[in-house]
Amino acid sequence: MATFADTTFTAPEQIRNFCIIAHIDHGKSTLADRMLQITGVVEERAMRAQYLDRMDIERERGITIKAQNVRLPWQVDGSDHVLHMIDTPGHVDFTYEVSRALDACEGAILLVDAAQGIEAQTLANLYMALDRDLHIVPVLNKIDLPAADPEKYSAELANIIGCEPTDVLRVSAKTGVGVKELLDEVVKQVPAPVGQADAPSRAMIFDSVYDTYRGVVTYIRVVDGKITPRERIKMMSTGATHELLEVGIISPEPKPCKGLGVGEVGYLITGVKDVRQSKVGDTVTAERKGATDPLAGFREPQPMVYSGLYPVDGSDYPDLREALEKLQLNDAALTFEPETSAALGFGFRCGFLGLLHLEITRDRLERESGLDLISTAPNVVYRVITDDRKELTVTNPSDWPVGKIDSVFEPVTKCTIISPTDYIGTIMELCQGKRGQLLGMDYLSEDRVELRYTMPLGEIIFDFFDALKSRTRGYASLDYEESGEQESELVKVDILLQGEAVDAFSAIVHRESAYGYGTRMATKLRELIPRQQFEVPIQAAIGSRVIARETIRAIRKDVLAKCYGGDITRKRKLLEKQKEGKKRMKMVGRVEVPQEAFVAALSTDESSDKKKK
Ligand SMILES: Nc1nc2c(ncn2[C@@H]2O[C@H](COP(=O)(O)OP(=O)(O)OP(=O)(O)O)[C@@H](O)[C@H]2O)c(=O)[nH]1
Repeated sequence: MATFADTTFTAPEQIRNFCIIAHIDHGKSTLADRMLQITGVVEERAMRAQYLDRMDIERERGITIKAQNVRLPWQVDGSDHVLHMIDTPGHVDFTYEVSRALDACEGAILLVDAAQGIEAQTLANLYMALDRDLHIVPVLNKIDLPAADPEKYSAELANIIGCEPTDVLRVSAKTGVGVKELLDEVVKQVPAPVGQADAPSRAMIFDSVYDTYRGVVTYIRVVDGKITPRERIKMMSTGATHELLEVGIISPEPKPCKGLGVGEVGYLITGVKDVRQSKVGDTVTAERKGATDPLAGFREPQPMVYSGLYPVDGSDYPDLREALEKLQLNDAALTFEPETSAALGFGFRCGFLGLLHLEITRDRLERESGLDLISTAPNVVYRVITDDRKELTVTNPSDWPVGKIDSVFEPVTKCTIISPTDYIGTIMELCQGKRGQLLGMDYLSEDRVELRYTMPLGEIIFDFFDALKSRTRGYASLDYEESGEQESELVKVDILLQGEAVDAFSAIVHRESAYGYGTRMATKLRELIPRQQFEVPIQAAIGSRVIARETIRAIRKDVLAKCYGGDITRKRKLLEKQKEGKKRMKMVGRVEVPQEAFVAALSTDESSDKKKK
């Protein structure tokens, strides 16, 4: 078995850098595992025990090896090659990171489930790879499945890529069938990297992760020159310099090496403690005699979606801050700043790349730090021009200007939806309801169609994906990318309890949806807020104009009424119990609102879309 002990500076002609792109669950990780096994990087015996159980191993080793990049030895016709397999994050929120990972490769294996065919993320990733001139190796996976239809889907794939159906390789990542041949084809088809060995060093960061024991581990691909340990390096976007503690390759554990040359992929450890100092897309060079021009394409991750996060129990606020700070060490895209809400108390306004990013973050905070959280309705970033020509960036409904507004701009996206043809009607209806505009429609095969829409991001982030899934019984897949901004008729709807606005419920919506949002919230709150000793009007308003109203009727609740004639200790107990309950109430003006009402009112579970069904 070939090994890499001390191997450094492999000649570029021997190197092949590739990634595997696929729709979720089409078998990327399983194929990666099989490659580790077939190339002998992981022993047969260790394979079963360790590599299929990635989470455990990650925990054990304390370093994320989730195939961020793995170096595999492979011989074709008697000559040795080094394959770097680079993993790409799968989801649309992390598109920028996917694109940087693709930039580190010359080729991509496009993996498609032979029982399902092309899905939205298959296409999104394929277009991104084609944009970067990567060589595409089309592969059908799961050919062992009884439901596999390789004939149909090779034709579909060939049609999209513009190759012959016979060029589409067939594998089973599960059984290993066809994987050796696939590796041979990677060597034959994917071009070797090119770069200038004598030039000042330039390497691109395509991923960086925080490791509790070692600090930030930065994954790089060297483009020109070489990176060697014990030299100081410079991050070109900030000019910050760092000492290099270790340079290495991953095969499959991190192994220190003497350096990385042109076309090589590996990792750096500098001892920095925060991934924001080692940003994806940045160029690394040597501090002395370094390069002057960075590689193209560095972009700061920009939050697209904002939401307030509040602890259900106000005393957890310091813990929430600590948990957010900890998460930020490993997530350069997460931003947060303290905010106070009259209704929810102290919390943080957080910025996310997208809704999935929000959900993952919230989930991790709750799971890893044991916090109970309320998140306010997510909103996108609006550009508002007031009547006196001032321009504001609004990331929070409470920052919406009070005076007259000249115009409002909101971000829009280009969406791709792939679905069986049976659902075209219902998808179109849904998209139109969300202010979508049809850009085009193509048939992938007789019974499957691709629909392209432009749609405001603000409409997608609520419950669009859930609505799409439930209307198509889970068959449709969605992908979207940002695509500039458009002017829209947007208004802020306030929800008032007894004439007082509850900031947590304010939302920025399209003028046409304002009435729907207002009535929905008012009805929900009437059901959720218990009756008080006085009448409580619930109103929805745009500025001072009320657009919906509900009323909670008054009651006089005498908890002791039932205890007539009972003994005094029982009465005391009841009063104590009532006092406990009150602690969990939030006072909005004179109205007592149970914490659960906020949680329930802010959840989108009962959105209008679902109610319709
Ligand atoms: N029958 C069969 N099942 C497979 C094959 N390859 C993968 N699977 C199964 O498909 C499911 C998804 O596989 P993964 O490798 O986790 O897919 P993935 O694309 O990495 O998914 P994410 O990591 O969630 O994006 C798993 O249950 C695998 O066991 C195959 O060749 N045949």
